[in-house]
Amino acid sequence: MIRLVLLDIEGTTLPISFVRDVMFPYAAKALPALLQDHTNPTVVGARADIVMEHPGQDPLKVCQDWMKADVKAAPLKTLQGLTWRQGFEDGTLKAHLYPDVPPALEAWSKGGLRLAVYSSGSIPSQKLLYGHSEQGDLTPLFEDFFDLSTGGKKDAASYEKITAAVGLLADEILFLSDIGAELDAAQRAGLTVCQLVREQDGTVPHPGVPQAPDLNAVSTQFGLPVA
Ligand SMILES: CSCCC(=O)C(=O)COP(=O)(O)O
Ligand SMILES: [Mg+2]
Repeated sequence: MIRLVLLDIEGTTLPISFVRDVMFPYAAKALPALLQDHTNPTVVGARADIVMEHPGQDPLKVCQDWMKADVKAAPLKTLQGLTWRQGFEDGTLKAHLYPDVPPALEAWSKGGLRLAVYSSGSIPSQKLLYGHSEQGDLTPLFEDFFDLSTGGKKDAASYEKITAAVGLLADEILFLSDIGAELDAAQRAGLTVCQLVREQDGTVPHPGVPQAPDLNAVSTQFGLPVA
C-alpha cells in the first residue's frame, strides 16, 4: 500500500521548458555578480567546491557550461537557488506547474497520503518554487524536501536514506520521475516507481517501469485518491 509519494520536479511536476527558458536564463544573468561575493559563506563554499572539481578553470564558465548541458551539480544548484530567491520573492518568477499537479497533490494529501520532494534543485529553491506557483503556496502539502545533499538521484543509496528518513517500508513509497536512471535506482532500493511521460517534455518511455502521462493517470493506476 502506498503511504508516501516522493516527487521529482523538472519534467514531472514542472515543464522542462519553464526551467530551461525562464529559470536558467534568470540564474545565468545573476550568476556573474553572485560569484563576485566573497562574504556569503554559501557562495564561498560553492565556489570552493567548483574550483576543487575543476582546478584552474573560471567558476563562472564552469557554471555556464553546466547550465548549457543541464548538469545536476550540487554547487551549481546551490548558487542557482540563491539567484532565484530574489525573482520568486519579488514576483518576477512564478512557477508554472503542470495543471494536473495542484489538484492531484491536494487530493492525495486530503486522502491521507504523505508527500515529499526529491529534486536536484536545492531545498531552498524547491520551497521557493512551490511557495510561489501560479496556483498559490503548495509548500504546506509537503512534509519533507530532499536534494543532492542526500546523494545523487541515480544512486540507490539515496533512496535507502530517504526510506530511513521517512520511516516507511521502501515499497510504501511511490517515486515519480521522468528520468529512467532515477527510476531504476529507486527500484533497486525497493521503492514503487512510475515514470511521468509528459508529451510536452518529449519524455522517452523507459523500459521496465510503469508509465503515466500525468498525475491523474498515476492516481488511477495506483489506486490513489482522485482529484
Ligand atoms: C527547484 S528545482 C529547479 C529546477 C532545477 O534546477 C533542477 O535541477 C530540477 O531537477 P529535477 O531533479 O527536479 O529533475
Ligand atoms: Mg526530473
